[in-house]
Amino acid sequence: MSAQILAGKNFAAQIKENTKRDIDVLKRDYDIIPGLAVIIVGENPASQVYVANKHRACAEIGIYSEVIHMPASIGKDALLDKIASLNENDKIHGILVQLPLPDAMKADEAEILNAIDPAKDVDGFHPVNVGKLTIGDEHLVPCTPAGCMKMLEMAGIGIAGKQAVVIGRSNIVGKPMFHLLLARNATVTVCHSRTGNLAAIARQADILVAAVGKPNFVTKDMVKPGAVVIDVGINRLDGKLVGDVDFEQVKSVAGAITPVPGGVGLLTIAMLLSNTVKAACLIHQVN
Ligand SMILES: Nc1nc(=O)c2c([nH]1)NC[C@@H]1CN(c3ccc(C(=O)N[C@@H](CCC(=O)O)C(=O)O)cc3)C=[N+]21
Repeated sequence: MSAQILAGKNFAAQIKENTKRDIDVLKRDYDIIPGLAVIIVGENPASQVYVANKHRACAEIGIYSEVIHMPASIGKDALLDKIASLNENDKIHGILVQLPLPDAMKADEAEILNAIDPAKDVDGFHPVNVGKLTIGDEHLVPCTPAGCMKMLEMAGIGIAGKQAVVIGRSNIVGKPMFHLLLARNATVTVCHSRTGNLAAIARQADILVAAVGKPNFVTKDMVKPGAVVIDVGINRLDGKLVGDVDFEQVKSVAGAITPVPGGVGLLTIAMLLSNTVKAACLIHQVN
């Protein structure tokens, strides 16, 4: 028996189609064009590819988008000024600062994310939106975890009453994933680098989410037969893109599994588009 492969392409296409329909209504009935600004600092090649993909996805469905490229040598103050002007810009409903920031600016990350107007925070990284998520207000949810939840929902995979295990506790994936699964009545365990007996805990999962950033970390022995395995990892190994799950091994045990590439990564961008439209609706008090 082999696992059902949860291909991101079809799910992402569906989300984009729904989002485009909302955009068309906003334009036709309210004369509003949703706008996204993506700030990229420095020359990280992977970031440049992601940002170009986001820009293209916006154009495809009718979101106005601006890419603001700043040199790595830019000071924190210049970046904060740029964010302040985007906060005031009526054409812009979503603001995203691509991570990781250059090393020289890493210490300022919290201050920079804090400077984004929470109403325009389409990454869901601002402390106000993080706090809202913890109390069940899911207005602007980080795109990757939101994409994982959307995929489970669209695939008809039930969550309530299930054992869910999240491997990884980052602010952008692991922690929001915990809150989202808990809000849908899963029993959620979060594992991390200091967890003892991680394999035994992972093996209890009906839904296993791997977000550790270590290539092929999840092996067959860590997966309960029939489990749903969601691979959030994006790692480069020998020039190839691989996830956190040893796909070839695990697909023979799992009930369903997301591939890398071609899995939840594709939903990340789709959810960014959806968040931008949500932000535009809220800012203009539509719906
Ligand atoms: N402020 C901020 N927000 C982010 O959401 C953000 C970020 N910074 N920094 C980097 C990570 C990573 N990320 C991905 C987006 C799309 C794919 C994606 O489309 N993946 C495809 C193709 C990947 C490829 O071929 O390179 C796939 O998995 O099939 C992956 C990863 C967003 N991130």
